This record gives sequence, structure tokens and C-alpha cells, in this order.
Amino acid sequence: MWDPMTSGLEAFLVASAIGFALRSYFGKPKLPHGVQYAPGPTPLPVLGNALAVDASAPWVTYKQWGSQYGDLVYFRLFGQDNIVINSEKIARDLLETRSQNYSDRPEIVTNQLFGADYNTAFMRYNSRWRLQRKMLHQSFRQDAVISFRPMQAAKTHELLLNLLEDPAGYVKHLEVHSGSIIMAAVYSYEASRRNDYLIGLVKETLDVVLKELRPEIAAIFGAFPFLLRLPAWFPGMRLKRVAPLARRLGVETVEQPFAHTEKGLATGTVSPCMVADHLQEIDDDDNDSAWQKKALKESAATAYGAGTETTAGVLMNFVLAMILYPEIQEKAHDLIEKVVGTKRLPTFEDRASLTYIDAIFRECLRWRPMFPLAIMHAAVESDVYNGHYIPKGVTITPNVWAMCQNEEKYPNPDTFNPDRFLNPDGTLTNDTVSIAWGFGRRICPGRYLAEGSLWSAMTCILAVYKFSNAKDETGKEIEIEPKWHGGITMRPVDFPCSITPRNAGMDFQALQDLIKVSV
Ligand code: HEM
Repeated sequence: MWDPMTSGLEAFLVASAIGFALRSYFGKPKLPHGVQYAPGPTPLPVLGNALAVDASAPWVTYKQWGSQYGDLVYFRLFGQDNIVINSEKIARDLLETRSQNYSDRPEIVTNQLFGADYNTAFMRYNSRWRLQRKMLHQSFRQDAVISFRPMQAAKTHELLLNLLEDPAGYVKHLEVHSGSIIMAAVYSYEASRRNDYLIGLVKETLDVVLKELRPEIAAIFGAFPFLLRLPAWFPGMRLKRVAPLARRLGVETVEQPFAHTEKGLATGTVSPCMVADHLQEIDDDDNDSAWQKKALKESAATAYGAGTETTAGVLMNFVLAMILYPEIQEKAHDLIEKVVGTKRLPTFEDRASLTYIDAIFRECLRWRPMFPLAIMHAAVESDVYNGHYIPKGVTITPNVWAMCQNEEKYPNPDTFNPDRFLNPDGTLTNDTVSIAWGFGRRICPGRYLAEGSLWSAMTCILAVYKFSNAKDETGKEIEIEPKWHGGITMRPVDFPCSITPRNAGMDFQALQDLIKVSV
């Protein structure tokens, strides 16, 4: 159930907001004839439908509402209009076919407090966003990311070495793998294989910010921004106490890696990367060069934040699935051995012959979508869809999780089954699970980069290692009870696991030799 911070803040909120909420509750516009709000649960004054939402997994509540009210559900959160979309068709009709009206984001007032208002992903649909989006697209579009493949392969090889040296620290190694690829692609920054300072700094920032900027907290402050004027000592205002630290870390995260690339450009020591490529194109004599540089700095920092946790989270789901479904792991390993042999590691050139690995990759995206609710969109103007009124400014939440659970499209959706993406002749189906990357003009611009990082890591890991349940001190297998974190992303809660090389004679030197012959 909804968990609205501490009771002190809740009491204050309720007492001071009643007038506002009643006004907005009864102040709905008169609708044209034959047009109605989409069906949905009856809201309470002030809180709207907040109490009915399971804060740890709102996508489940929204799917239940879908079965009750239909695929387009209208509801209220603290006096704010909300619509949840449970079907892929409606999401595409609105967020893609009518994308000019649905590419905005709701205002998230807490972002400014946390110094996170530079973030492309949460930015309103305006010229600042457009410029940042253009820069991200130019660097990470499908044909541009091919140039990052040798770097991605090298980072995968480092991951293999880390897993051999320290299998118990596998979660950290997956994060370093994802983070170091993005740091290289964005800043031409060569992260150390272990304990890298900049990777650590950005992770610390994300940990602080993501813990406090939970969607339900943002919703409360979004509806009642005046609460942000309460002093930091007021009960429930923890986020104001943490904000100065988050702001300081945020500035360091934006500035430090950027300074690294600027310095490298001056000394001629950087390779092509997002920041270097764009900096070289910005003409300092141009009137808006400062504006362009700022956009570059901000979109670059966004890419790191948006790409690290997510890519590592998908790899965690992959490891989990391989342990829960050992027969799939074996089948994948045997296929790799058949196609690649044991004398070298798989490379991107093998991809076309390893369709089963792509099927596993797609099933990882579908089985537990990393962004179960994508990122909220917002309507620029009011609209009507199938006779349903969509108010201007309404927050639109695509329930990607419900779309991935669609039993008609994906029978037995809770079962991890890569075969659903294969035709009878072994070729891949047309379903690339694009919904896992979001919709329309806001679709993830890093998807092609992430895809390469994930494919490379999954394939090489399957070639070299076997994942199984960890054992306790008596040698008994430790059962995994899979659990996932709530919040904007759905990462598995850390679980113990055993990672052993397939080849019993594989030591550090042997692995290094294998890597050497594979590049
Ligand atoms: C497996 C990894 C990833 C997943 C599952 C993922 C998924 C998503 C999703 C669902 C969205 C929201 C789309 C929407 O609003 O409709 C998004 C936005 C975004 N992603 Fe990714 N992403 C991943 C990796 C990356 C990487 C590697 C980068 C950067 C290189 C990146 C950069 C961004 C940015 C900048 C946005 C905001 C786009 C905007 O608002 O215009 N993501 N991503």
C-alpha cells in the first residue's frame, strides 16, 4: 500500500491541501458532448487514488485496474490527472502516432532541489531537450555505435577477468562493465578494472538521488510544491536534508568527466566519443556555443546515469534466469561451443549464427522489463481518444510490465522462454520487444549501445562460465527466492550465486591467452 513518508508530513499535507484538492477535484472542465474521461477507480478527495496503489509495484495495481476498467485508465494522485495505458496498441496510437502531443514529461519539482534538473530524461518537451536529444542520437544511433564494438568487447573481456578473480563480487563487476562502457563511449575515459574513482563517484550520486527521488514522493511534492518550502528539520523532509549532498555530487558528476575529455582533447589523448566528437564541432565564436556546451555536458551526464544501472540490471536478470532455468543455460552454452569452439571467445561477427542468444536477450528485456512503467510522458494539449477525454498536462504512464505480461502475445508470461522469439526454422521473429525501450520521440536513445554491451557480455559469459545456486557451509544448495526492487527501475535484489569456469583448467593466464587470440 501507499507509503507517504512520515505521519508528520502527511498530517500537514492533508490539513493544508484540502482546499486546493477540493478545488481541483470539482474544477474539472466541462467536456464536449459524447466525450468522457476514461473509466477508472473512484478517487478520494485530497489523496485521489493514492491509497489504492501498491507503492512497491504500482504496475501490478495498474494492470488490475486494466482488467477492471479497460486498457486506458484515468485516475487521480493528490489532485493530479493521471492516465495509465495497459495495451501496446494504445501506447503506440498515442505516444507514437500522436507523438507531437505526448512527448512532454510531467514537471518533477524535486529534481531542481536535487540539482537533477539537467537530466535529459526528465526534461520538458522544449528546445533544451531537443538539442540534448539530437546530440545523444548522433552519438548512439544504430550505425554510429558500431564503432564502439572493439571497446565493448574489451570491457567484456575485463568482466570475464573480474568474474574469475572475484566471483562473489559479480554484481559490482556487472555494474563496472556497464559503467565503464558508457564512460568510454561518452567521455573516452578508461576506467580501471577495479575501484575506479569516477565510476564510484557516479554510483554514489545515483544511490543518493534514486533513493530520495522516488516517484511517489515526487508525486506528493508535484501536487503540493509549497511543501518544499518547509524547513529541513520538519518531519518527513528528509529529502531536503540530503539535497545539499545530492547537489554537490551532481555537480561533480557533470563536471569532472567532462573536464577529463576537454583536457584530453587539448593534449590529443582522447579517442572518438560523444563529448570529444561534439566539442570538436562547436565553434567557440558561435553566439550559442556556451548553450551548446552546456547541453553537451548535461546530455553526457544523463547518458551515464540512464545507461549504467539499467544495463547492469538487465545482466542481473540474465544471471538470475540462467540459474533458474539451467536447461536454457546449457542449450545456449552448447550452441556457442558448436559455433565458436573453445579456442577463442565469441565476437560480434558470430552474432548472426547465434540467434538463440538474441532470443535470450529479448526474453530478458520482456521477462522483467527494466523500466516497468517506462518513464512518464505528459500531454501537451487536451485530446480525445476513442471517445475518452485526455486532459492537457495529464501524466501518461505506459504500463510496459503489463504489456510484457500480455498472455495473448506471450503465453505463460512469468516463464522465461526464449523460444517465443524464434520461428520454427530457428530464425528470429519480428518482435524485438521495442516496448522495453519506451515510445515515440522519447524512446531510449542509448538502446543500440546497450544492446551491443548486453549481447557481448551475455555471449562471452555463457561461453566461459557456468552459473548455479551457491552452496552453504554444509554443501547444500541455497534456494533463490527471486525478488525485485520497486522504484523507477526493476532490478533484482542481490542473490547469492556460484560462478565457475566451464573449463576446469581456466586460470588467469589461460583466460588472458584466450582473450588475446579473440581480438
Ligand atoms: C538495458 C539498458 C536500458 C534500458 C532498458 C533503457 C530503457 C529506457 C526507457 C524505457 C526509457 C524511457 C523511454 C520513454 O520515455 O518512453 C529510456 C530513456 C532514456 N535512456 Fe535508456 N535504457 C537503457 C540504456 C540506456 C543507455 C546505455 C543510455 C545512454 C547511452 C540511455 C539513455 C537514455 C536517455 C538519455 C533517456 C531519456 C530519453 C528522453 O527523455 O528523450 N539508456 N531508456
